Amino acid sequence: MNIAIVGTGYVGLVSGACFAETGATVTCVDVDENKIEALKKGIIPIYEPGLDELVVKNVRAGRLKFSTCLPDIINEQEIVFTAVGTPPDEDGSADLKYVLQVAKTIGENLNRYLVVVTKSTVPVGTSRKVYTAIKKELDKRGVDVQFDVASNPEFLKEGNAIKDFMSPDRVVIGVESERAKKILTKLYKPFLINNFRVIFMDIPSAEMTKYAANSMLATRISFMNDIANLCELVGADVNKVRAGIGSDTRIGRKFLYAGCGYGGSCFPKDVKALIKTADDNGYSLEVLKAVERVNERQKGVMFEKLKRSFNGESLAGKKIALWGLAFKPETDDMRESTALVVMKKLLDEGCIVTAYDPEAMKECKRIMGDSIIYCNDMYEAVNGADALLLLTEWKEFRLPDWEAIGRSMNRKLVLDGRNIYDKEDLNEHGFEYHCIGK
Ligand SMILES: NC(=O)C1=CN([C@@H]2O[C@H](COP(=O)(O)OP(=O)(O)OC[C@H]3O[C@@H](n4cnc5c(N)ncnc54)[C@H](O)[C@@H]3O)[C@@H](O)[C@H]2O)C=CC1
Ligand SMILES: O=C(O)[C@H]1O[C@H](OP(=O)(O)OP(=O)(O)OC[C@H]2O[C@@H](n3ccc(=O)[nH]c3=O)[C@H](O)[C@@H]2O)[C@H](O)[C@@H](O)[C@@H]1O
Repeated sequence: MNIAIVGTGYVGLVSGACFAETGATVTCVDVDENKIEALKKGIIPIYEPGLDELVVKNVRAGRLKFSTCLPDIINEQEIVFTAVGTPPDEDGSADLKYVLQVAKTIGENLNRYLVVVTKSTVPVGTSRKVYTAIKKELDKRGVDVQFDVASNPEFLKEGNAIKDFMSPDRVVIGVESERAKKILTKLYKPFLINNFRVIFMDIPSAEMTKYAANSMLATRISFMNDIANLCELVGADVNKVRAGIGSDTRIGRKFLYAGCGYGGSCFPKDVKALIKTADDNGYSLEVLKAVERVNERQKGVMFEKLKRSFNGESLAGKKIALWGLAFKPETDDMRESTALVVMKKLLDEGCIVTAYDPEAMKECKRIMGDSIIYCNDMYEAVNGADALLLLTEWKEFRLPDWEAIGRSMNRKLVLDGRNIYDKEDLNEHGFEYHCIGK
């Protein structure tokens, strides 16, 4: 089976490598020539565990190829996926210009039947727009070619992307023809032990499912962050509350971790886009609006705690160490990361900021320039520091040498934004310790 994936970002590259694993011949296409040149040389532009090996293996086997020219390869494909970015527009809506650019290119070049699948996260009605854009170009050329559009939103998580893709909880596919359904069933069969995990539906429902899923997950997190803040005020422990409610199978254990706010390229953007879709339709999504507000507030909680630890004293000139910059562990992605908010507040206050992250240092430097001090390891970051703020729960931060840290810090103060440390343990080592929700 020949398939092309247009947009070789996170999703495009992971899907391309995973589809190639099944024996399909996959061409990943991107307009970014540097990225494609690098990929051809085996240089992977993102950090994702297991991705390098998978890409190199499938390139060597001749099943994974890279191109900058969709027109050159389009008529060799059975399926073309669009996995380009859909960044937020100024008003919060999803910007569809890249998706519609790809549709236009398809219409300008298509000469045989094709299934055009949107994998990017797009609002309800986008597949219709894709259909219209392709048809318009075909009509201009006076070409009568059959094609189908379909929606196949992606649910993978960064840091666990290969596993999520290879063994998904479910695959959601919106179709409007039996022909497209048959082709997509064949494509996904190798990933699924039982077919029940492919959920076929109409296209608008598939498009909405993606936003509803991310919004539900974001809602759980903001809900738990709200509860955590209340726990602090009334003397309860959010970790115990989480265990207490998560054991109810109707609630479930996952995505109930309170912390210093959610980030990433998707939750913030998708929550905003769904709110905008609703507003455009004359309906106000009150729950989601609160989810967003709570998250914005939560991103400021670490700074507030720091201020309180210094009894409102000015933080100017204080040296503050940050452990973790990425929006979550196992990624170098800093989009909408809480660290960005914290760094800005600390710099505005006149602090000296030192930082260490196992993978996101380069990305941080690209965004923040030389406004902060980049350290070679976690211990260098805390040297002479007046406080340590843990913002991303990388595994290597879990069991540090507190004795050594205590000796090198100026003040033994730890603020844990992900609740990974034990208060008693830290207190025994002579640290003042604050976390979220207890
Ligand atoms: N990053 C993630 O974990 C997930 C992302 N998604 C969704 O998937 C979509 C893609 O996300 P990412 O992979 O993170 O995007 P990204 O921003 O990392 O990559 C997008 C790529 O598309 C390329 N591109 C733009 N216009 C193009 C065109 N006309 N032709 C060819 N290539 C073009 C860009 O050069 C870029 O390399 C978004 O809609 C996102 O919401 C869905 C699930 C997970
Ligand atoms: O649409 C997308 O792009 C993806 O968005 C999320 O995946 P991702 O953003 O990679 O990361 P998550 O693991 O969901 O974490 C998002 C944020 O929520 C935070 N989080 C997560 C879980 C939790 O219990 N508490 C919490 O604060 C994380 O620290 C992180 O900042 C979804 O989990 C994926 O299913 C979806 O495909």
